Amino acid sequence: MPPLLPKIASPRDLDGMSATQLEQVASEIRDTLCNLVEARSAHFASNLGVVELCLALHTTFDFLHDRLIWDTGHQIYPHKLITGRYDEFPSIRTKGGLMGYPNPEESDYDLFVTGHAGASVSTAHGLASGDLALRPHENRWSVAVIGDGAFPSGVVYEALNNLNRDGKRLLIVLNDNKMSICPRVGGVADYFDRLRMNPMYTGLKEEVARVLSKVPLLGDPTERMLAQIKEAAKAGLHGGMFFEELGVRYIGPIDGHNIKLLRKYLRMVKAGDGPVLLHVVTEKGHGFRPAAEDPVTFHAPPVFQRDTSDRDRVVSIKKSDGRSYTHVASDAIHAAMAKNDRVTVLTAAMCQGNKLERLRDDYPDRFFDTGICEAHTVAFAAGQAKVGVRPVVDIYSTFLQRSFDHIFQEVALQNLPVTFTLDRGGLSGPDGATHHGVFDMAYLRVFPNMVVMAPGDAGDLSPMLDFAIKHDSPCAIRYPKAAAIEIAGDRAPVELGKAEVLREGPDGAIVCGGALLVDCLAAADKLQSEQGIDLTVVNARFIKPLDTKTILPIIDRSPFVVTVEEAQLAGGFGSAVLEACSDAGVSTAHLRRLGIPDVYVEHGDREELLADLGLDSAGILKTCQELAGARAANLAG
Ligand SMILES: Cc1ncc(C[n+]2csc(CCOP(=O)(O)OP(=O)(O)O)c2C)c(N)n1
Ligand SMILES: CC(=O)[C@@H](O)[C@H](O)COP(=O)(O)O
Ligand SMILES: [Mg+2]
Repeated sequence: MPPLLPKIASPRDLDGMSATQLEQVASEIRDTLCNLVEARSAHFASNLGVVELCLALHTTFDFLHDRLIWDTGHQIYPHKLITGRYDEFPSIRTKGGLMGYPNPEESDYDLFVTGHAGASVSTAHGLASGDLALRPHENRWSVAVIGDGAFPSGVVYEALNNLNRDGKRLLIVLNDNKMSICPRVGGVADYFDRLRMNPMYTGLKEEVARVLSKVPLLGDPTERMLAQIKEAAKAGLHGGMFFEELGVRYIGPIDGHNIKLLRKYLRMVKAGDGPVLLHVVTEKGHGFRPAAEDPVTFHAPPVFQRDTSDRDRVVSIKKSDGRSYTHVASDAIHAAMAKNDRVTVLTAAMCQGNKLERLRDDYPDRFFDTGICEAHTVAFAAGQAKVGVRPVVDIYSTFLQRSFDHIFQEVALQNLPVTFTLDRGGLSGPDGATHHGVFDMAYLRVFPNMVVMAPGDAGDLSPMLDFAIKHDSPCAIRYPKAAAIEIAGDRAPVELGKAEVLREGPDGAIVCGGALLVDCLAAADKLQSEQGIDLTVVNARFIKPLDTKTILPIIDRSPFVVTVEEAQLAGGFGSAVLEACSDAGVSTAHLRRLGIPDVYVEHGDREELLADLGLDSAGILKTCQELAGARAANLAG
């Protein structure tokens, strides 16, 4: 059979394909996904699981007219492959290449840049509401595809609460594969399990399908059938009463790998009125045995090789051997839990990413996976802290943004001793703009009572955690997605608001807020060995409270100063230094801030991105050389 997928320039090329041809396209999509992950790490099992759903949606709706939102967006690869991006697909997640998430700049089929879970029902509802207001006769449908892992997000319930207004052309497809990144948890997960027990999906499934297959799809009979389904649901034959009570018609669960069945139900929905929730059951990793058997590893696996004689078998998987900041943080939290039985650890569905499996297994009573519910997690931690527990909230910097108001009200305003460990504080790499954790310094240091730390190297992390757990106010520690490098030599103890001066020189100063310290030291070494320019280098450690006693005199006496941070310049560490100088009347005309400018940084390797921004050792060196040169020119002039 000649391949079909390379020729699909748009979903309209799927129209008129036979069931066998669509199955062939599905198989070619899976093969393309496997080929990709043999070259580089990328989201995998979630994409394998939605192939049939993607084909069924695109052959039922026209998403240049109708609207489609893939919640989170990590499962968008099949959609990209059939919406004109097949040729560019191998570039996905590389700098300058396709984004690993929806991107309206790439295609009119992508509506929002997303990467955070849970907002799809709200945005789809907004699209439906806007279309209803502006172009009511065009009858456009808005479709949100949302996973069972994302579904517990609080914002989903805020959306459900509002669907009774303007939800007439809204379809929510619940993609239930029993998995978040790890197995999904919580009462909603249990509810979905109960829904799976209903006759439509178990014993009576075939019978129901047989009866439904006899009902014509268009015209009045469809209406009658929908009415029957609704009545049946109310009678308890079908589940979904929770949704029904909110005015959302619940249909399902149905087999999400059966294209024919999916299309039948989608056509049926399209012929009626919304809001509708179609519960689709899929298998994460479907179609590639190793991924289906171990969807946690294969969520975004390291590069692997398939057996050439058995393509459904992995022969080697390249697991990284080095230690990262994440490992160091996980070990430090483990040690804190071992020492103090009041310490708990909280994750919002990122047990695997945060390397918390050992903590979960060793301290099951003090390990809390809340699901993708960051806002709840923080307020919950506040409750624990109020009664004497010492919670460690271990959340990626970017996802903690969801909790901003709870950090303010429930934690900082009450001055409760909650520790925040913010992983991926800095550029997250191939995930790109949605995942770069670059706003945290700005959004945390504004709160009175809050202590904000950024380890200069991996050796700082564990003492910072010890400090935070003993400290009677909220503390945050943010660290990057990077190898755990330790600076050699004697180190000063971590003390509240104390910076560490690592080298002293009269010719200029670098003041670093965070883990780019190693690059600052490398730049300073090179400047001294090659040009005899001798710099002071400061490891600020505390973004707040800033060690003004140490830092301001250095700024005052140095011929030039560079502040360095892997964070947004607006409101970040360098801004904090400028504020302190201004308050103390210290001149800053000779100070340059290095960090992330007022842009959203794209995806790529962290090292590449840092180099582009002048934040690697070569870039820091260059800035220092410029400032030293300018200073020399001024003196000469
Ligand atoms: C707000 C937020 N928190 C955490 C994540 C990390 N994350 C990405 S995908 C995922 C699991 C999503 O599960 P589900 O929606 O069921 O999709 P599946 O991978 O099972 O298809 C998690 C926790 C995120 N993207 N956004
Ligand atoms: C889709 C999503 O949000 C996660 O899968 C994320 O990509 C994980 O990032 P890390 O690979 O840095 O753990
Ligand atoms: Mg899932």
